[in-house]
Amino acid sequence: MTERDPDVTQKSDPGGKSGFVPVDPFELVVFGATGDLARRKLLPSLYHRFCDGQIPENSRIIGASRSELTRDEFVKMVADAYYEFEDHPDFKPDSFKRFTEMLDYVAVDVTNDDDGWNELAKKIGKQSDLIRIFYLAMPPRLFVKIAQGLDDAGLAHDKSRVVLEKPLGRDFATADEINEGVGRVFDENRIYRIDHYLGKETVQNLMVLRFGNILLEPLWNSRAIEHIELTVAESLGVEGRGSYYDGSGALRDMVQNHLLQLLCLTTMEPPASIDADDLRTEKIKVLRALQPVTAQNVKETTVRAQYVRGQVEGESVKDYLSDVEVDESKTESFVAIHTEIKNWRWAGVPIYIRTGKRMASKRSEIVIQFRPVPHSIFPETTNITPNKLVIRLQPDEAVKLWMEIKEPGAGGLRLKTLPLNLSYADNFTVRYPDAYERLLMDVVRGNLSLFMRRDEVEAAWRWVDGIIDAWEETDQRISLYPAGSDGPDAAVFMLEQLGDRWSEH
Ligand SMILES: NC(=O)C1=CN([C@@H]2O[C@H](COP(=O)(O)OP(=O)(O)OC[C@H]3O[C@@H](n4cnc5c(N)ncnc54)[C@H](OP(=O)(O)O)[C@@H]3O)[C@@H](O)[C@H]2O)C=CC1
Ligand SMILES: O=C1O[C@H](COP(=O)(O)O)[C@@H](O)[C@H](O)[C@H]1O
Repeated sequence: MTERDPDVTQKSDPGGKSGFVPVDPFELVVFGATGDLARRKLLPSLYHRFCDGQIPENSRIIGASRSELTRDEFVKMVADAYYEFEDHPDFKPDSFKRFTEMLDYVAVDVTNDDDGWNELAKKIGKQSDLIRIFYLAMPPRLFVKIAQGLDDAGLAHDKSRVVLEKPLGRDFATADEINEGVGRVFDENRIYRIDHYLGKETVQNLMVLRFGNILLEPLWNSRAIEHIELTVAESLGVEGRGSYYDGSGALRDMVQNHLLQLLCLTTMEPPASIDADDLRTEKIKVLRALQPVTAQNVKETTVRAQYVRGQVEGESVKDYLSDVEVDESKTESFVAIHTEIKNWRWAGVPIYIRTGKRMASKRSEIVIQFRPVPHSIFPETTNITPNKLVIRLQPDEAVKLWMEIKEPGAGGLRLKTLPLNLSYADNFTVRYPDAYERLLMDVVRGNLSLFMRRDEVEAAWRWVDGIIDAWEETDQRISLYPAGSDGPDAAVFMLEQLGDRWSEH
């Protein structure tokens, strides 16, 4: 299987240096254009790329959703969304007007064979030389239906691409159905399975940190590393997505995709290149080597929990059940997992993963805890603090290497732990593009490197399905944690049992 898009006319540019090199003109249909994701992320991202001169003005962006909107109403919705979701010091009315000239809208209920599809067919396809992209920002249960609708309407020619939002299904079986169904219309190398974490600056920096420096690789293994911790904590709650979230939970919403992708980039073998195939081949080896969670080990290796009311950043907030508007639920808004990668590099190194909503603050970071030195020669410090590498993904993007240093003074040799700090804010003044800006332009460029291959998504689901099955089989209890905390005591206890603890802010 080749992972190269045969129509790529521009060099892929994963390094980002030519982030502002114009892409070829394209026509993009955003299914779900009135939805939260499109309004909050996709349409503002396209506008930013347009402002930076990356999108040629003969490109077209067509919104498609159920709502009956005129083109003018859609344009107004995009403008309102921009004001609502973006700080806009650089808002330029003239460029916004030129941007909106590319916009159009079609009302289509994708579950009906109604005029919507014909209307859509009329709006696109006149210029067949344009790159054609269908972005499915819709519930995944509709993906196959849309692919089929596009095929029936003669819109999915062999030069078009489709972008699938996450989560791809809710387990291996549904992901497989989607992959099969969409695969009947689009070849694998035209399917862009998005995980917006891969578009984040600091996530891409992970690869640069690991493979652009000689220092780390000799230490990047079980001989030098004691454990690895991945935390994605959110202070926000379910934010109006209660019905989706309660059917999903933190494991499906965050771990199956974002956290496992972070884990792959942190622990994979050096790929031969950053081309899609090379990268994805290394990532899937990690997923396949993950220790399965079973009914026998699930209690010691996982914690699932829900928030109760509390204070987040000084504000009183409601409990999970009120947020999702149900009386009872076993859906987790927090999950912690202890796992291991069973291969030569990592066997024996505990991997701790945790993510949750309504935690004390927004914080995503990867902590590499190194082993202690084998012996202290300093009589005044017998317990030397082991080195620690903290890769802060958001906010306050930074890489900190905690080292031992001599405390100044004439009285003996006292050690102090201080960080070598590579802070983004201290070193760069440029605006960091939103992850979606990068990924949308990669779709146009035909660069699949930062998108997930079918086998990757399926391997991730197999592992996650194991956890869900084990929870059900053992009826594992849901712990509780106050909103605004670092999660439930059970997660602290899980690590204490192993002689470890979660790193602090
Ligand atoms: N929101 C987010 O932050 C994130 C979302 N995602 C994923 O993106 C996708 C969209 O999420 P989100 O924007 O939050 O969802 P919303 O519920 O906010 O929006 C859903 C969109 O789908 C449209 N739609 C639903 N059913 C139909 C139908 N039968 N025919 C045509 N259009 C339909 C709606 O149109 P209308 O309103 O006109 O009826 C609306 O535009 C999901 O897969 C989600 O998991 C992924 C990461 C983050
Ligand atoms: O995909 C999702 O991600 C967001 C968190 O993304 P971030 O870029 O703000 O870290 C999460 O809130 C949402 O529930 C999930 O669907």
